[in-house]
Amino acid sequence: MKPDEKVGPAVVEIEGLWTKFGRTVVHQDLNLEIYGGEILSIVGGSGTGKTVLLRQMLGLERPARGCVKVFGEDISEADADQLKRMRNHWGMLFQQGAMYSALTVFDNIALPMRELRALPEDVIYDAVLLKMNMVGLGVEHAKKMPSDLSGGMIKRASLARALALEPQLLFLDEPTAGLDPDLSDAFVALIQSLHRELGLTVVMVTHDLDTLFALSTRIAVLAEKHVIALGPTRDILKVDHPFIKQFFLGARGQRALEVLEEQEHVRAQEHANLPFKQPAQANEPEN
Ligand SMILES: Nc1ncnc2c1ncn2[C@@H]1O[C@H](COP(=O)(O)OP(=O)(O)OP(=O)(O)O)[C@@H](O)[C@H]1O
Repeated sequence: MKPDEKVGPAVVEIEGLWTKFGRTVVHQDLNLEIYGGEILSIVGGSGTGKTVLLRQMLGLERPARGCVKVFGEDISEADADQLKRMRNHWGMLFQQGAMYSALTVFDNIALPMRELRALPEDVIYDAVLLKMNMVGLGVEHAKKMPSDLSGGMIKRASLARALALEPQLLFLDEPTAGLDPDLSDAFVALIQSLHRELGLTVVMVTHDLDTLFALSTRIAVLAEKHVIALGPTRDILKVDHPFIKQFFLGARGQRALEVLEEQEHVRAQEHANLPFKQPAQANEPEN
């Protein structure tokens, strides 16, 4: 989905959020809406509260004030049972992959389905193989332990587990951290195609500009305890704020921007090269 395409209704609504740890205020009157089908990226300096904001959306932190609604339900008011039910509608990919080291790849991916206690093993078996296939992980890896997998494969297996219950909403915390540039590009392409095919809403925290520019429908910038800028990448780049200038317009930012411009140029070329369709009357013989 491109930033100018129509987005769906709000899937996440954060209103007047305050997060406090003792006397430390992390979020102060923070507002953010995330729409169905978009990839919303959260960026900000170290310690600005990006991970804590994800944890608020996952119901792992409680607001000191304000409310966080996911799929229209106030997550800060939800009890343990409601939270459990709501969590079945989203998937989470943690930074380190967070696979259970004592379980095989197969059992790691099967775990969320088994926890439902409603699906027979043969259905789970087929579903696990399907998810492995979706993320490009060969069936020969099913019986391996996480420690036998490379970093890129761990990410793929973790993504398969995050998709196990066919979520509508996917949270990604630094999805390409620790991957070399080729693996990182391949993982970005995988997220792009899954997003397109499954119509997922994605909320992502990342420091990586290539990942950010390649995937984001909109970017939310966290600074001064709230969202200081929100919009498509091009609009964010125009915002006059010290963090934005330093983050996006340094040498790394320039490189990532060049890649973005190259991608836009290729898309424009592809569009220009589409077969030209003659209007019907143009083919009629002239008198
Ligand atoms: N459980 C906690 N108890 C006390 N303080 C916490 C807790 N969790 C987070 N914090 C503090 O909240 C602030 C925001 O943390 P958070 O991890 O969200 O930052 P971040 O923006 O994700 O940073 P980074 O980019 O470095 O990962 C930090 O000052 C952190 O020390």
